[in-house]
Amino acid sequence: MSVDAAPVSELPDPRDFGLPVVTEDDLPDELGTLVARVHDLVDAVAHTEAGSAELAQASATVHELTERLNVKRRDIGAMLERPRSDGGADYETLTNVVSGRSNPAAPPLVLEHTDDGVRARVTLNGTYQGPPGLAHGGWVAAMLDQVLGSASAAAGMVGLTANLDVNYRNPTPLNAPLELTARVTGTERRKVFVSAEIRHNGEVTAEGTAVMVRLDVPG
Ligand SMILES: CCCCCCCCCCCCCC(=O)SCCNC(=O)CCNC(=O)[C@H](O)C(C)(C)COP(=O)(O)OP(=O)(O)OC[C@H]1O[C@@H](n2cnc3c(N)ncnc32)[C@H](O)[C@@H]1OP(=O)(O)O
Repeated sequence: MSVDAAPVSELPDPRDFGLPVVTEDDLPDELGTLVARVHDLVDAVAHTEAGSAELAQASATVHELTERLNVKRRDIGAMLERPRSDGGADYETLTNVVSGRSNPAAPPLVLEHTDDGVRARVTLNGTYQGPPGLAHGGWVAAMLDQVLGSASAAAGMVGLTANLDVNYRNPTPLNAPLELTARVTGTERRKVFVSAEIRHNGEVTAEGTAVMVRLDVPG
């Protein structure tokens, strides 16, 4: 495989794609608390055995909250800019469904850069259930897709997934710590080849490879 799409040192600036950018200072601590509480709320709703009076009251309360929060909505596509230790900036989609800081639907996935790519730690609650007691395969694929994309971005090559292959080696458990790792394995013109795994207790539950196609900055 030829290597003629060398990593660039700077990620493209989302503003060049017309995307709104926010910084961590723009995000009140209370948003993080609300996101965590709504994340727990979804799990509670999915599993509650409360009676009809309690459910009716909860519905009214949630509806009222939804109306209040909808009064001031952020534009779709907002990117969160985070300073890097080398003076550059990292960007992540604020409402990304797998890892977005402001998205209560996202599992609490904590992602960090490693020497050869990225690592993420996450525990999926019962909201992510597919087969009884196990993680849904679509979410397993979604988490792999995310760390594959993040590994490409961490190497300075932001792209879209053109192809994703997933092998489910063992069931991925709920309510148990999972580790995801991903790295770039090669490049060819705009194509970035990446591979990733999910492990529980050191055992691989799923592995994936992807072809990301690097985005060209408009103009
Ligand atoms: C801005 C800062 C943002 C920071 C965010 C960071 C975090 C990001 C984390 C994100 C994580 C979440 C990730 C997500 O959720 S990404 C969301 C899911 N993915 C998409 O929606 C992508 C939809 N597809 C497309 O838009 C286009 O098809 C793309 C852009 C992919 C290519 O269309 P484009 O017109 O641009 O390119 P091209 O056709 O000239 O092809 C170029 C090269 O690619 C090769 N090729 C094409 N297709 C395939 C294929 N299926 N298998 C293998 N190879 C393929 C092709 O042969 C050629 O190779 P070569 O001829 O050079 O050999």
